[in-house]
Amino acid sequence: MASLLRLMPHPAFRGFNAIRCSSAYARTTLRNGGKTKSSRHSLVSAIKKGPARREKKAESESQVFHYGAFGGLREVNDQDSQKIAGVLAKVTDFDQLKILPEVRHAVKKAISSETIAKSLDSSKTAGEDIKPSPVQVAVIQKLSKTLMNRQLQVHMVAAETGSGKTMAYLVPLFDYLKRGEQDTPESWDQIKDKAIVRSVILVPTHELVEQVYKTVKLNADLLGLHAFRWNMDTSYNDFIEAVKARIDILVTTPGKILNMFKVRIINRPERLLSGVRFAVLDEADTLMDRSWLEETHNAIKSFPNTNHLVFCSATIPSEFHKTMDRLFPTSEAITTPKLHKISQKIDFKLIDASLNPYKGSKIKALAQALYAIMKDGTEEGFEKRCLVFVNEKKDAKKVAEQLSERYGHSCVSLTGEDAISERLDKISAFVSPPKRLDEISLDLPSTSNETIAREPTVLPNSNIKLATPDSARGKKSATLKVLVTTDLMARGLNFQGVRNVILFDVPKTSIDLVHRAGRTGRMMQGGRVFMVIDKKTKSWAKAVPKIVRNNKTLS
Ligand SMILES: Nc1ncnc2c1ncn2[C@@H]1O[C@H](COP(=O)(O)OP(=O)(O)OP(=O)(O)O)[C@@H](O)[C@H]1O
Repeated sequence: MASLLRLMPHPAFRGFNAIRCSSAYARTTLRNGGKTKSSRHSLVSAIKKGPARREKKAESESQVFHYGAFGGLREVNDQDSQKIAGVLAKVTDFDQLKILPEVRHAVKKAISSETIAKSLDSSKTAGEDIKPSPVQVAVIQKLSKTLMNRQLQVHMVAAETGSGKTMAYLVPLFDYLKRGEQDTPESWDQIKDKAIVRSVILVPTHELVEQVYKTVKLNADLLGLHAFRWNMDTSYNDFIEAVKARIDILVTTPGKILNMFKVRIINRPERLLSGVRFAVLDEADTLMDRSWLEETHNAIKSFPNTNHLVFCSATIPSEFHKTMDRLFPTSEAITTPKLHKISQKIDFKLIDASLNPYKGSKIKALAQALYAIMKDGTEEGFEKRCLVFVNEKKDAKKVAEQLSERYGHSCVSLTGEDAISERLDKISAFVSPPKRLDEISLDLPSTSNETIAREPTVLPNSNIKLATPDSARGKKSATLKVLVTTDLMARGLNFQGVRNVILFDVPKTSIDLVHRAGRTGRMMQGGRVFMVIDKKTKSWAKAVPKIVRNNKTLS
């Protein structure tokens, strides 16, 4: 902790005269038996503002659900949301945003080849019907106003899970790099053949290095930019060879940046990194939490000439907000109206393991739910995948073993203890789009144990009602792959087309709930989240399905 306390704002970030995130909305809340009381301070200010304001505040407060004893999410600033809603009502097309034509063309093409959104019109040429998502409109519109200004600009971007945040920060980044080449040809001539890195994207895990790099590379090839990823397989020599020909976008982890300074083979790393003008921290709430902060902050400090520093995340935990206020007091927030809400496209259901026939056995309830999902007739013709989240890493292996050995489910477990190559291998079947059953050889699990009811597939005594159409009965069409994992895999990963998530344990905080549920229902696609509850589960957990249905914000 002592070392954390010593962290001060980066010298380059002090005294920069940008607008601060408003703290007027910072509210101290006292939690008492699940109910929230406003602190004296906010009560006094509410009285000062008079009855009309008080009513408005009460109304907006009722839209917020305080999850558990330590929800952890910062309350959303209503004024910011309303301002953004106004922009979103007017801007609906990439053509309305200030982006270089070649960048606009490339990103639309890249999105159309990668997106999971199914509403695309096949009669149109690639990218023609692609529209920007709300966070893309908000970020591109805001950053484009001062994109090429020379002074440091710090932004904190936050929007709901699966809303297209990667492209939201990539579009301004590509635009910045291409404009740099075109606007000042003399300076470009001087650097184009130099060994430099022009921009960096930092992420917390190697899985995310792979995922983000894939998207970056697709666009970079269309734009003639040099992209490079530095992950666990990359040698220092690979990096040296790549940087000789200029790296326009480097995707890596903070640890890899700091390693450059620890080895002799990389000559003057500070010179290579002095060219970094645009830096992005994806999954910033993780990268700036206690366990990462020192490393991340030191990595940022090695980019002393940055013009743009973008912190991007799906949630703004209160702790993260405080850290940003302390280290980057000039940062401006860009958020969307749906921040900290679970997508209404997600069907959120509870499985009560305390009822018969589970009699308090959560594993039995889970096995039955998986069986029901496998046989429910949805995703017909495709291999189904389901993610199961547990709170503790020690439980992941145990749960997966029980599901495979006792109940015959096709299961793998994954935690931070697995080697990185093993982790990448295990998630590959889940992060890629679903396979057609006629394209894979079927090796069906037996699901032979008598504890799993064969028919019907409705979960008894739970509020899950999964239909079993005739077409699904007895057919070989039912396969289900299950990944049992922890919060490690809940951040940022784009599990393409995974329609089912089961929360085997009730998440401890609203932050965990938002991230885990957000692995499905991405980019407004449908998905189902089942949360297993039992006698020990607190009443607030039972309220979550209603909170999702009523579109309430979590705090
Ligand atoms: N404008 C768009 N139209 C349609 N699909 C899009 C668009 N932009 C991005 N996508 C697709 O949406 C999916 C989710 O995008 P992305 O992974 O960037 O979400 P995210 O907001 O970063 O999620 P998370 O919070 O979980 O990190 C991807 O498959 C991506 O290709």
